[in-house]
Parts: sequence; C-alpha cells; structure tokens
Amino acid sequence: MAGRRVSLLFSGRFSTSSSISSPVFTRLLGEGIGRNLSTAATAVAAEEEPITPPVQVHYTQLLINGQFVDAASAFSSASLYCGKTFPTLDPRTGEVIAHVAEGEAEDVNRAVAAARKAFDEGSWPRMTAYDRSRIMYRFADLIEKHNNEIAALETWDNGKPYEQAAEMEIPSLTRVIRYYAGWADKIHGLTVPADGPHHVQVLHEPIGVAGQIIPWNFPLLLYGWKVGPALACGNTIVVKTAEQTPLSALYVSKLAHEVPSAVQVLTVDITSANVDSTYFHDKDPFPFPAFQMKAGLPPGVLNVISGFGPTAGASLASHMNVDKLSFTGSTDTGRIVLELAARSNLKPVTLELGGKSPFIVCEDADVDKAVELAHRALFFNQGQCCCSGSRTFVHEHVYDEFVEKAKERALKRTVGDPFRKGVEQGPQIDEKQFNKTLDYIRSGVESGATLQAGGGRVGSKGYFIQPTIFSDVKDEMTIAREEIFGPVQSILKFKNIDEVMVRANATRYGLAAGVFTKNLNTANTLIRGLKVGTVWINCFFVFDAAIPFGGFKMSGQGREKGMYGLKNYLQVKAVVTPLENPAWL
Ligand SMILES: NC(=O)c1ccc[n+]([C@@H]2O[C@H](COP(=O)([O-])OP(=O)(O)OC[C@H]3O[C@@H](n4cnc5c(N)ncnc54)[C@H](O)[C@@H]3O)[C@@H](O)[C@H]2O)c1
Repeated sequence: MAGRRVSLLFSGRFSTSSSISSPVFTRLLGEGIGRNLSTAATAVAAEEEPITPPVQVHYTQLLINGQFVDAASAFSSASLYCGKTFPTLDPRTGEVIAHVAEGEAEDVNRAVAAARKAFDEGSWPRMTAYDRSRIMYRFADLIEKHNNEIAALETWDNGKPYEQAAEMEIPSLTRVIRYYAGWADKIHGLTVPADGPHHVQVLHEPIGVAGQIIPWNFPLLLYGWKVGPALACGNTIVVKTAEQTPLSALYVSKLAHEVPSAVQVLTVDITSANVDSTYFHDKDPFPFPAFQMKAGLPPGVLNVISGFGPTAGASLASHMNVDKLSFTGSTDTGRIVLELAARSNLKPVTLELGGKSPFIVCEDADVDKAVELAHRALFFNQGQCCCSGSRTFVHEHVYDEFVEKAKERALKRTVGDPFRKGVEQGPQIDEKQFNKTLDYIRSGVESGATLQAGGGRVGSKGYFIQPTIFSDVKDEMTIAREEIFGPVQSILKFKNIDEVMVRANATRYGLAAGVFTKNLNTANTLIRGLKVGTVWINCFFVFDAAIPFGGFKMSGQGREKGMYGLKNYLQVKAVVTPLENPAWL
C-alpha cells in the first residue's frame, strides 16, 4: 500500500502516475489528427486482445438482510424458476461479464423492510457510537485488504484505467469510510439557553432508513460518500447501484458483513516500539484479547439492489418507508426523484447532479502547467466526471499557444485496454454514452467550432473515443452548454476577468470551477464571483474526504463529504424540560 494516494489530487505539482505513456500509442497518436487519426489508433485497438481481468465475479445477487438472494420476479418458465437478471457488459468489447439479479419494486420492498427492521429493532442505531466506529474501521480495513480485486472489478465493469481504480479510487473509498468512522463517536447535540426556566437540549438522531441511488462513473467512490456518513450516524441503508456497474458495490458490501475466520491483532514489538498489524487465524494463539475487533455489520443495515432507474430506482425514491433519499446522477433524473419523494412521503432529498464547469486560464498563467491541468480536468475518467472542466476559457493573449499545446497533449494521450499499464483512457461506459459523445462531436463540427484533435472512435469494438479538442467554441454552441460527459475539450477565448466571470456563470449548472492564475486579486475576485460549490485554484479534482462537495443551482441540493455530509443523515430533535429553582438560566 505504500505510496498509494488516498485522494484524487491534481495540483500544481503534477504527479506522474497517470501520465506514463505507452510508446506505441504515443507514436501512433502522434501521426495524425482529426479523423485521420482514427486509422492509426483503430489498428492498435482492434488488434489488441482484451487483457483477462485478474479477478472473478463472485457476487451477482441482491444483498438483502445480509444474504445474497435472487430477484423476486422470475423469468416466466413453468419448469424452471430463475430470478430475473440483466447482463452487465464489458465496455472494452460490449460482451457480457455476468448476469446480475434485476431488482424491481418487490425487491426494493424486501430491502426496505430489512432496513426498517434493522433500524426499528436492530442493534445498529442502539449500540454505542464507538462500537459503530469500530465496525466501520474494520470494514475499511477489509476494503483495503481487497483493494486490487475491487479495483479490477471496477475496471472491468466501468472501463476506467486499473491504475486509477487501484491507486486513487479504492483507496479514496477506504479513506472516506475511515473518515466517517472517526466521526461516529463525535456526533453530538447541543444545549441551548432559553428565555424561561427550561432546560433545552437538541438531540441529533439518525434519520432512519436511507435510500441511496448512485451513478456509474465513480461507482464506489460515490457509494462511500453516501454509505460512510449514513452508517456513522446510525442509519440503515438501501443502495441502488447503477445498472451499468453493479458488481463492485456487491463485493464491497459483502465485506461489510464478513465475520472473518481471521481476527486482527496487534503485535507489539516492544524493543523497537513498532506496532504492526497482522492477521491470525482462529486457531492461532491470540495474545492480546483486548485488541480483538468487532466483526461484521448487522444484517439489514446495508442492503444493495442492482437494477434499473425507472423500476428499482423509482421504487426506492417513492417508497413510503424510506426516510431519506440521497441521489447522484443527471439533473433530469434528479428532478424526477425529487418529485417522487415529494409525491410519496416528502422524504428529504440530497441531490448531486450534473455540471458544465468552467476552467479559467488567466493571462498570467504558466501555460504549460495550465495545459496539463486543463487536460486532466477534462479527460480524467474518460471525461465522465460531473465536475469536469468542460468549458476551458483561455485569455486571448495566451489562447493560440494554449490551443497548440492542448492539441499536442491530447494527441499524446494513451487510449486502450484499461488493464494495460500506462493507459490513461479506457472506453466510455456504454454504447449509449459512446453514441451521445460522438453526436456532440458532430454537433461541434456542424456549429463551426474548429476540430483540433480527435473526433472519432478508436478501434472497431468497444466504446473507445479519441481525445477530442475543439477551439473557437462559442458560448451559444451546444457543446459549450450541455454536459457531454465524454473526452471532448471545448476551448473558448476571453478578454477580461469581468467578462469571463459572467460567461462562466451563464449556465444552469454550478458544480465547480478551476482558476489558473498567479494573481491573488484575480483569484479572489473569481472565488467570490463564481456561483459554484467548489473553486479549485491552480489545482483540480482535489477530493479529500473532509472537503464538502455539492452544487449551486441545478447541480444539486445539499453537500456530501466532510462534516456537512453528516447533516444529510441526522434528525434534529429539540427537547424542553422545565427547571424548578434553577441555580442559573
Ligand atoms: N454532482 C455529483 O456529485 C455527481 C457525481 C457523479 C455523477 N453525476 C452526474 O451523473 C450523471 C451521469 O450519471 P448517469 O448517466 O448514471 O445518471 P442517471 O441520472 O441516468 O442515473 C443515475 C442513477 O439514477 C438511476 N435512475 C435513472 N432513472 C431513474 C428514475 N426514474 N428514478 C430513480 N432512479 C433513476 C439510475 O439507475 C442510476 O442509478 C451526469 O449528469 C453527472 O454529472 C453527478
């Protein structure tokens, strides 16, 4: 684990871990631009046999009440009972990885009933906060132990580079679970002074059964942002994973329930004062019983439903026995789930939605650094990030130089099998997203933007798209207004800070912004003027567990991560007790 980063951190000091280039790809990508490029890159991708993922799929059923079970609805066959399933596909090839149980309304009912019982009658909200935190730490330890298998599942199902999953995302999941494990026994209420002779307490109680709907772009990171705080506060949970990426959350959630035959003990080397954490089997001597850890999340606390949005997702959002809904996904679906929540039991809803984030390169910026940072801000995760810097605003004095260098950088980007070491970009998640991105590229060309690089697919199978760059993009163009969610960088020119601030804010979104400048006054003007939930100055994609994340405007409601993430999962109860002859008020 040494050297593994625990947050996605792109700062002024560029890490080299995701910029290792494959000489073959670099040479081929350097041979041409635009549509000509597809010939060279296609040849490589088509010739490549997909690398066999270093992991097997073990869990495909629904996780309800601590057990893996089939979906309630069956394929209609009189002779054979088989719970309904759907295929999850490998985005490198479009081939089936596994058939996964397809949860629908009845399965959501079963999962919510289990979560309800675990909340109303079970031990989880009733145990001490310290005991909860110990189970969560244990959960995090198990995730860490299985980091590479989980990362391999994530890459297989999602198409993201394995190094990214193994070195950034799964460690970030571990970190966020540990972060909230640390909060569990530090959540407390208040006493407040009242005008009369009353003792007034404010209790912070768990809210109950939390429904959580997550998307496919960061299946486990976003799972952690939701599951971590909900568990820490003592809630029970039903997670609905994205239909494109059901596998990793099943694996991880199974770990939470594991009551391993191994127990963790601390071996203490007294001479060197080193404390080493080691796993022993039951039969091994157990020298320090005081250090034995609690094992296993109680059944029913964390339930996982795989399935589709309009069926499983909608059932969860509209369920009368779900006390809280947390949703991450598109703005359009966010509107639907908010409505479903309002029409059912008015459950409170947290929304983490789409974005069209500006990345502003000022006149005084170091152009080389700005190019690299803007490149990562857009192309990371195949361009499938809610807060991608998808409108690259560049000052007119450095615009031409920036465009030339951005093009060079895009042409060097290594696209290929995400299991291959050094590959920076894998396939898009699925055919729908692949076609949607190509449609946007077509729209960019048709609306008069200049295609500087890319523009087509890579290879003839799977969903690989060339890193694409448009310059001369105008605010009114569709590619500058709509969330593409693909590897397409749009570069726009600006003249001064007041102008760029107005243009950056002229969108229905308000998730994040990047600003690249050496001038503190310019930075401060933009920090306060931009209507967004996060401003990164001379850095991008810094996602520490402690930093709140969320959007202004139609990018969302509420915040996740940090102490703000706890508020989503706590009820506030005021308690007033009369005081007889109080010594003071
Ligand atoms: N703000 C954030 O933190 C954040 C993070 C990641 C992704 N996103 C956004 O997510 C979007 C990409 O994800 P997506 O394409 O999977 O989004 P999506 O809205 O299509 O799906 C997200 C989730 O909602 C479910 N869903 C779909 N229709 C539903 C319905 N009618 N009722 C209930 N649930 C339903 C899906 O099954 C999936 O689990 C982008 O817009 C991106 O910006 C936002």
